[in-house]
Amino acid sequence: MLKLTNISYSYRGKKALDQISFTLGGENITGLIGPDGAGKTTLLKVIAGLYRPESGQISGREGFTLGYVSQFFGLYGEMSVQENLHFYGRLNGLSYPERTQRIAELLHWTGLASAIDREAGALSGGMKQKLSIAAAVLHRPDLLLLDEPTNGVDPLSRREMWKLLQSVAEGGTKILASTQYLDEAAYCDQVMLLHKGQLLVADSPSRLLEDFPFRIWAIRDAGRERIKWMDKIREVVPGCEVFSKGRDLYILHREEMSVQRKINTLLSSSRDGLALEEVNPLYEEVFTQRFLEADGGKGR
Ligand SMILES: Nc1ncnc2c1ncn2[C@@H]1O[C@H](COP(=O)(O)OP(=O)(O)OP(=O)(O)O)[C@@H](O)[C@H]1O
Repeated sequence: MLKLTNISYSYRGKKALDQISFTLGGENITGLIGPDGAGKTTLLKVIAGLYRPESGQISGREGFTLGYVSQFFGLYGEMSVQENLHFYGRLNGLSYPERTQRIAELLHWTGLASAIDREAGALSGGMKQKLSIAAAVLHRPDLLLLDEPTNGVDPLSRREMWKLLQSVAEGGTKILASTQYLDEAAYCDQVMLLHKGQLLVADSPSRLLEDFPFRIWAIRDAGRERIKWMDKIREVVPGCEVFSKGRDLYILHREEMSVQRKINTLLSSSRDGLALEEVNPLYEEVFTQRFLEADGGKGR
């Protein structure tokens, strides 16, 4: 277990991490979720030991092994997939037979077996990322740190990437992966929400959904009059939040029955044939709400 206590870090006087405390190593997959500039990269670098925190402690480092995959491709572009893996295996002190066995296993997990002789620099973005992961877990570290492994990856490959991370976790390596895609919480056992250098919450994703204090309603296909409806709803339900996604309108409110009744009355007064339905919150809404609250305001 790695225990961080009150970790802070600044770049030339500007705080990037502010009193972060948590313990890593209990959960299989932890997602470090936050918008651009939240401090994810900085936190991963502090945990990896690349940056020295200006204050706070990290305990449990002794005998605890790490792997780290940065946002940038750090392997040798002119060497083949296989050569890269043997090279990193040697660096990590694995004997030739150990390397050969482990590399075969990782090639299978990553689906890179058909590319063993290809130059690493010529692989697709997704394959490079998988090769970086394979190289980082050759020595079976206790914890693998990944900095936005799905950044810029298409949705289908993103799912594949998380499947790969799940196999890595099943192999005994815990994962801490950062992401700015809020929906990727679904792949994690634990989620840490980072916002402007502060850890807002660390909990299981299902609990974060359950604890969401708002109820959400949708009006499907609200048509061209969306803006008019948004204003009218705000008028009849003071304190609600209304926003549109595509052609649909969403309404958030802490309270239930009276909201539903008021909006239904409003909708029935028009001939647009619009209907109100309650929907389950998505991670996107739950986390956005947390970020907005942390900013001290509401309003989307
Ligand atoms: N080398 C640097 N010098 C000065 N400020 C920096 C430096 N690196 C990061 N910062 C600032 O520190 C804060 C946290 O940055 P960090 O890169 O850790 O965030 P992030 O959540 O990883 O975002 P991103 O998704 O953009 O990488 C940001 O305000 C950023 O502008």
